[in-house]
Amino acid sequence: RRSATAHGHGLRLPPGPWQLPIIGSLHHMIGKLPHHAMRDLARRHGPLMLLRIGEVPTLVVSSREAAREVMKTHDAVFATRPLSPTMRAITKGGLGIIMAPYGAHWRQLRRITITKLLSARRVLSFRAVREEEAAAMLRACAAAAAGSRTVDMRERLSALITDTTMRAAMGDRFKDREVFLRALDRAIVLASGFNPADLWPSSRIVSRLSGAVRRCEEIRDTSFRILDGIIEEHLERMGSGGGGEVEDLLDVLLKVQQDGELPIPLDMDVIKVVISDIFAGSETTAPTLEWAMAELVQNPEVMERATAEVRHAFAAHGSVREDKLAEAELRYLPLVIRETLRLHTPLPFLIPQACQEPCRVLGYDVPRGITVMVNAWALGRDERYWPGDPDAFRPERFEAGGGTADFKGADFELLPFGAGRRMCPGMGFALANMDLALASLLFHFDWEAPGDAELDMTEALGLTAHRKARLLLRPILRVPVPGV
Ligand code: HEM
Repeated sequence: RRSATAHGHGLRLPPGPWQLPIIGSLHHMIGKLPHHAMRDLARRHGPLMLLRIGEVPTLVVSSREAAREVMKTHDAVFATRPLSPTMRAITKGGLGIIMAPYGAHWRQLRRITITKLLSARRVLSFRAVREEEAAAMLRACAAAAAGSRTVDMRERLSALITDTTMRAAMGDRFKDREVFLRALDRAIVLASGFNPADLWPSSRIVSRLSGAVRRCEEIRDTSFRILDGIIEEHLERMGSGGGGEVEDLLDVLLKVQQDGELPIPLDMDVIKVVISDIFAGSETTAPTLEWAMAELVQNPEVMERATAEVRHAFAAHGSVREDKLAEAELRYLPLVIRETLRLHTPLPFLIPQACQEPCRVLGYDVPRGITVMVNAWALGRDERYWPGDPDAFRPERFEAGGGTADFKGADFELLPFGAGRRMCPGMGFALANMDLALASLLFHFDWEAPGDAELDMTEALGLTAHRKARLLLRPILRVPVPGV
């Protein structure tokens, strides 16, 4: 506590745990996942806590009131992103939307994203893509059911989301697809880890020894090269007047570029980073679905109710169709998804923000330039907001008489998609994928875990709070899968 105020030159800085030279507060996190360690520290030091992660001063936000101050009251002050050296390398200085500094470039991209790339109408235009990919997943599950085999849910759900995203973003007819996906995965691992280059950004020696920035640049160049080829194909196709049945997101961006009506011309490198952002954003969807299936299998009463609802709604159709999904107005399944996002917030600290000018939050001074992390995972499991059983998977808590909190950015105890001006613009895209996938899996199959042991629900360290153990489940066919 003292060290925080002593360096504050008379400012009233937020309290925090004691720090060591060089490593700062890192020793408080040893042996724990960072969001767990921060929750435990916040219980001692309060909802607004100042730490040093390596040499990076960081403010950790852990209460509903503090989150509201940062994401609503002072939204504009905190609307920029800190750029770590690895992120700077991958995004070529924050060229895309996710890591763009707050300003005219981000505002323009945000407008394009909201109105053209991820609008409700655009999401709807990919309905056939989603249905085809869901059908492919169901066929694989039916084959496993016929052979009494288990399904590796991570592999299946990742394939579903990657293939859907790939087709929506730029079609699937290109070579080097696997190289591109591997490059993206490696970039995410490098930039999301606690790597030395990001912990001590001012040290050239550390940067050189770690090599992470160089590797990120190489990865970016590889994915840029592949994207160059894909862009060329798209331009040729557009030039010859041909196109796919559905306009993909790259088509949309290239058209916006060619229209030439933007105040800031859309550079090709910007387009490449935006397309990569769409993939990075989608990395959150498959882990959420995997958690949802694990929680459902662990909680048979919830599984039974969700399954009964879906089977009742689609009995007459023989399969889940997306247009009927909207008409069916399922009530319970969306709560299952909401409860999954509460307990297993895919980005436990959201995406870091940075303070653009000195500001006062809950009576404390927050200095300019500080990195801000909202511990959304801790908010989602806080006894104060989820009384009685915050760790239990109970979608009923959102029904009449229970809480009404939703994840649309107005309830600061439930923030899986963030809030304020940097809130996730991909929510509709993600929910469309999750609703269809989950409803389809429950409609056609019963699911059980092999063996009697409880599922291991441990989380792994990474960009997203994914399961450590792979989820292997046995499907039992209940309603025939069309075409099988
Ligand atoms: C379960 C799925 C998803 C979750 C939980 C999620 C969560 C988030 C969060 C927490 C943020 C930061 C919000 C903030 O700073 O307040 C974010 C930003 C973003 N997300 Fe998502 N996301 C998901 C899916 C997607 C998908 C599918 C896409 C794209 C197709 C996407 C695209 C983006 C973009 C572009 C941003 C940056 C917005 C900006 O900085 O202005 N997300 N997301």
